[in-house]
Amino acid sequence: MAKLIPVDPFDCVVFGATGDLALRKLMPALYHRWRDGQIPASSRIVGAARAALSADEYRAMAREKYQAFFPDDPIDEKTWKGFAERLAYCELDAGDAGSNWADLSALLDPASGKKRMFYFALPPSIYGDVAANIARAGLKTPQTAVVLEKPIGFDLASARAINDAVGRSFEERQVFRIDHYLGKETVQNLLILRFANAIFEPLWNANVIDHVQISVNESIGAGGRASYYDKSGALRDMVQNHLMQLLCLVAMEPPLELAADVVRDEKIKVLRALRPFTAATVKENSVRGQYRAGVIDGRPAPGYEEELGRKSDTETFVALKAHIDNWRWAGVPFYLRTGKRMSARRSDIVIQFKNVAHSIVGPEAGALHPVRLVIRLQPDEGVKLMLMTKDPGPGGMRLKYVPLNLSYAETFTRRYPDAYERLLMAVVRGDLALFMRRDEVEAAWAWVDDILQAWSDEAVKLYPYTAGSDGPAQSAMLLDRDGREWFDET
Ligand SMILES: NC(=O)C1=CN([C@@H]2O[C@H](COP(=O)(O)OP(=O)(O)OC[C@H]3O[C@@H](n4cnc5c(N)ncnc54)[C@H](OP(=O)(O)O)[C@@H]3O)[C@@H](O)[C@H]2O)C=CC1
Ligand SMILES: O=C1O[C@H](COP(=O)(O)O)[C@@H](O)[C@H](O)[C@H]1O
Repeated sequence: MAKLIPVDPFDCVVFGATGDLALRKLMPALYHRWRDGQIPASSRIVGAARAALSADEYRAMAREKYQAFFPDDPIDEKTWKGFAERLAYCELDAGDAGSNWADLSALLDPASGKKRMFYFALPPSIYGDVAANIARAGLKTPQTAVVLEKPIGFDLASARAINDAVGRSFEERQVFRIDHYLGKETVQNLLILRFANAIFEPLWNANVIDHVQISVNESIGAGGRASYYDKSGALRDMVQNHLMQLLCLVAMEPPLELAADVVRDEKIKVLRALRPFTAATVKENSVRGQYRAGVIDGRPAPGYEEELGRKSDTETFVALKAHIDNWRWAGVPFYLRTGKRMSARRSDIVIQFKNVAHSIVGPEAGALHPVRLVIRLQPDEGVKLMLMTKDPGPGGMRLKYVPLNLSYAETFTRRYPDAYERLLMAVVRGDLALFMRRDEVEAAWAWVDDILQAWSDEAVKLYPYTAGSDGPAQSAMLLDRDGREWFDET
């Protein structure tokens, strides 16, 4: 067992405790940290929502959902009992100042020095009111953190309004804006890979790199979240946050250290250097798609409009060709792609290097491929360096393209915390490095707003794709026009 980073005892309130996020991700994450012995015994966890439930009913709900979401991870009775003893429930309308705030207060430790975390697993439209209500109810201490889920807003204006509203009650150092991709093991490893290995940094620039691909493909559809998703679409739901954060980590300058503002200062420079999309450039550099009925893993999958129950112009797929206008990345395209109901759940960052300037072997030796560094975020986490080698044997100088392969499953056998487990503990430690600062969120929205505006001005088409495919054909064409192709190897 790896050494655990100790955390101080804390009180954690999860608003929206009966919702999907709380029951599928947050309660299991807290249970896992308890099971691993990282949560001190004097900590308290309070689920809060409007439903009238007793604490026992809520514990039963959390347990039942845990079993449903983790069928291969049977609950250990003694461990669950210890966790459940720390878990309480408060019936509360968090958006209403007149609600049962006194009841919530009674469930919290009055010691003002204890860490306090309020997690907003709520509709973002009420974040400002909830923050004000916490303060008004006297629950804010200097040790308090508020954790805001994405999406922070719907566009730049609404993001600013939310940030302003929360900022009236809490200082920026107390606001933890979650992007759960920043908590993923392989995403964090990207920093170590880049900055703890001397071989990469000298090559990490436009002199040697041909292009970068960032793909986050999902096999699930919008499903039960279709009514939320339809107001959002793939650009707002995935690109504005997860893909842009990944892009920042790939493209930023080396930070001096991993201190929060040092890393965030480097990320914001990347966001500000992103070339804006305009009406003149948007058609050539972006693709919108929406899935139609198809087959995934041998099973029929409905189309998006069937799931939603009505016609829709919302994109469930987006591909973009982006440019970072700075010295390091001049002329290097960053191709971003994300979609639902794709052929497989697969997220990769691919750094494709330029091909050799001259081949020392003739065409009979086989195709000469460029070196690729492939960082697989999920599933099958790993890092592959795809290289040319000589195919061994009597066939003379035959070329073979093979991976140097670091598979997490084979190399690291112990279970490691998932993104939410890691991020929740980072909140308790007060480590903001893995959370988005206000200016980052707003800079990302400013870039996305330009794309949305250009899509609307130019009436950019929505191309259909079959569920279980790799997106619309236009996505392949986006790269094909540049003599490139998506890396879609499993
Ligand atoms: N689900 C996911 O995988 C992800 C979700 N998110 C974000 O997390 C947030 C929650 O999402 P999700 O759990 O899916 O949403 P759900 O609709 O499943 O749950 C929302 C929760 O909020 C509660 N709620 C709504 N209004 C209030 C209120 N005024 N006061 C107190 N509680 C309230 C609801 O319970 P009740 O009505 O009983 O009060 C319910 O518990 C959203 O911002 C979403 O965008 C972000 C990333 C992933
Ligand atoms: O934030 C979101 O992320 C999920 C994908 O997360 P992952 O960790 O399973 O890759 C996505 O399905 C959802 O639409 C989006 O809101």
